[in-house]
Amino acid sequence: MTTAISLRDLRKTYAGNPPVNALAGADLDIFDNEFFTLLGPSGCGKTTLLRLIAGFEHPTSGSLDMFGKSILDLPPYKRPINTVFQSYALFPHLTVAQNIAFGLEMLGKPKAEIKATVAEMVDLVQMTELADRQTSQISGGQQQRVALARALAPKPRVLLLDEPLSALDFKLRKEMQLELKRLQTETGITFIFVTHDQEEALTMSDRIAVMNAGSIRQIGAPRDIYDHPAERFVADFIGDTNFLPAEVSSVQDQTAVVRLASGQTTTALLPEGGARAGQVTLALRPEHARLVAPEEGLLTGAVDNIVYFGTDTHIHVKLQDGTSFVLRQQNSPDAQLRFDTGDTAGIRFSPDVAQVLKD
Ligand SMILES: Nc1ncnc2c1ncn2[C@@H]1O[C@H](COP(=O)(O)OP(=O)(O)OP(=O)(O)O)[C@@H](O)[C@H]1O
Repeated sequence: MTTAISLRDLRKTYAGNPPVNALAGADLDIFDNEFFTLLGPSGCGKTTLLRLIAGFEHPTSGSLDMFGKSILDLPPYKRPINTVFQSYALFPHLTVAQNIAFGLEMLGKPKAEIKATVAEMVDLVQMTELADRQTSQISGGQQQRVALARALAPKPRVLLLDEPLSALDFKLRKEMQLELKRLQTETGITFIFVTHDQEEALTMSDRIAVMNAGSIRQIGAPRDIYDHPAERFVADFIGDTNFLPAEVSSVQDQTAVVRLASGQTTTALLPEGGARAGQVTLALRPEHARLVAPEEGLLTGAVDNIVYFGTDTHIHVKLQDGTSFVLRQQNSPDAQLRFDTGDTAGIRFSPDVAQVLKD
């Protein structure tokens, strides 16, 4: 796999009193033709990292390579990178086609080439019929498509997208998620997408980097990150998680035999590079556990609350140590819930489903 963007110990400190460590030493390789997402809460440094790659900011230290060569000395316009901003920044008095052509004209491309590229781009984003309409007279979703077409028109090697869907309503957002993924696959351009929306990241990305407080906490495919969060922050930020205290009794390869607070034992997966001993915390997704008779449970407790959500039901169980455990059961005509509020129930989960956290 060819590496498109490579960072080593990349840091950005904004001057001030006190100074802000917006990026505290990031190491990352983003592959060519990858849909890569930077995911994290507000203020974690996602935009700073994107601006460093684009060249709008200069790092305090570290290296930043593109296809094996440093780009630190290149101004933004000389980097084969383009950006789609949250505000689409279209010219309202120009037509869809003129907006798409604008950047190509600035680059001094020949007229015939501009015409052909604009035709190709309006077709790519399915806006051919509206090509001659002013962008002040099209919907928000259509403006988003024009902004994308304009950014893709110069055929950058890498496209940066800073929360481009955040202004759209829920339904349109879902539609555009699929559309963005299609555009990335069709053009083969590396997309680096910034979002704080975990569902958006999980549905679109080939890989995700989860960030917190200026550092990259975990990098992996959506399923890896969701099923095997390495630490409490990642487990908590993405999806719902039960955290269970446990004690490691023995370790073999990537799994550990753990004793739960109930005294029962099971096996759990160890985090990458981390053989753990003694007291640990396990993360377990609500849909990975099921209710069983009390004597069959790895844990037992009293059913506290049952909440119906249409597609699934959430069952809250108060464990013997007083903590709350949530299970999620998918609803179907065959799935019968055999427990009522107040019942004592057992909770079971398969071996190697719980994840031992690093912290
Ligand atoms: N020009 C600047 N000067 C000083 N501090 C800054 C500057 N730009 C960003 N910061 C700070 O750096 C940190 C990271 O900001 P950044 O915009 O990269 O976060 P983010 O993850 O993109 O957040 P959001 O999701 O809210 O856009 C924040 O604490 C922010 O206040």
